[in-house]
Amino acid sequence: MRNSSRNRSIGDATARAYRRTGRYASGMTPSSSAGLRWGILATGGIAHAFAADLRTAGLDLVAVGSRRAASARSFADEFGVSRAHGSYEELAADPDVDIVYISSPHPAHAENALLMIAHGKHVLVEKPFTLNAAEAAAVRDAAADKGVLAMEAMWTRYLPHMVRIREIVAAGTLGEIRALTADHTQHLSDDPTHRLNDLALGGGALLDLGIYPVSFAWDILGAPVTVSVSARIGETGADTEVATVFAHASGAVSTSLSSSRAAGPNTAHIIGTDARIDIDRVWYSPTSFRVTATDGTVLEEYTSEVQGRGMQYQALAAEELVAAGRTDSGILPLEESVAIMASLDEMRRTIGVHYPSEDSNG
Ligand SMILES: NC(=O)C1=CN([C@@H]2O[C@H](COP(=O)(O)OP(=O)(O)OC[C@H]3O[C@@H](n4cnc5c(N)ncnc54)[C@H](OP(=O)(O)O)[C@@H]3O)[C@@H](O)[C@H]2O)C=CC1
Ligand SMILES: O=C1OC[C@@H](O)[C@H](O)[C@H]1O
Repeated sequence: MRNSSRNRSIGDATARAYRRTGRYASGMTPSSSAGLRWGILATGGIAHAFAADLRTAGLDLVAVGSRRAASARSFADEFGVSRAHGSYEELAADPDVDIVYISSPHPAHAENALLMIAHGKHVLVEKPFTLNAAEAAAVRDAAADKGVLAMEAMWTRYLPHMVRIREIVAAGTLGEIRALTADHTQHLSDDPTHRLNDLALGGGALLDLGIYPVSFAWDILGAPVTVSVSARIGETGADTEVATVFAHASGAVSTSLSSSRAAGPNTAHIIGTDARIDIDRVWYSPTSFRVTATDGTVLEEYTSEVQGRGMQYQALAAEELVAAGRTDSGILPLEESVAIMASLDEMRRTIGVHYPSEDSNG
């Protein structure tokens, strides 16, 4: 079982606010904020959701960059953003941007993050952090050289219910954790040109969806010591269903399922010798959970009061980290993002999923 000795100091002020109330207050004000000026790179689906959540949290979104000036303009108009840049390079050169949220498709994450880091900007990079471990290490090293914050936008880890779950686990309420299971299964597009299916855009269920339960297992149980994986490969060569089985150093086992073509329960469960936690659907976004003792007694019922989609919590954590002069998240350290990418690389080798852009660096 993961223990409390691991450095969890990020956002520790934020985490203390959670601890006092079991959740953030509706205002979600971080106890220390750097007052960062945010830029958004790319204007796709998730960029819209993130911009809305930045607004919900009252954070300062000042610029957007797109490959096309018209997209940047329209996004800027929609969210009242003052500066619309018609290229990522222009966004990088904007001296009045402190931190950039990278929301391009996975194969572009490393290149886009490196561009921003080279201009001295902090980066919050969408999941998966990069396409593979080599790219993740390059971003980690560049951020360290420049002394800027680089953080994987695995937003789930920053959500109030996950903060509370880590506290319950650390307190030993579950006894010895023996098993964990979670799924991320959705019926999404079968269009071969959609980024989920196109290998040139990093297509595949594992990197897009499976990364959530995989990262969750690492969060609660630490790095796996053995990894097994099976997959169904779709028409384009991208994985559509993936099942993983991990064994962890404590002796616990964990399983995950991901699918981009079939919608499952999207629940998660942590099972210990004294009690279990059942996280309701959709477990990786703001939701409720119960802690139930082995004899059936309900020890805790947690309900979520998050406003918006919940992506603001990772942004609030970034604000706190920068305010504290930190360049790495204690909730998801860069070293762990790199190690998770390495494990995903190994799983992809096993199931035979290779991305064209890896021909030179992979
Ligand atoms: N945290 C979460 O819940 C979610 C995270 N994600 C992650 O966010 C990233 C983006 O996903 P999503 O927003 O769904 O993707 P979209 O396809 O909706 O948007 C991606 C954007 O990236 C830019 N882009 C840069 N290069 C390319 C390219 N070669 N082809 C297409 N678009 C390109 C475009 O913006 P422009 O034209 O403005 O430059 C485009 O709009 C993924 O890595 C994904 O894993 C996605 C969904 C949910
Ligand atoms: O991160 C994600 O979570 C929600 C999914 O719908 C999306 O494809 C994925 O990128």
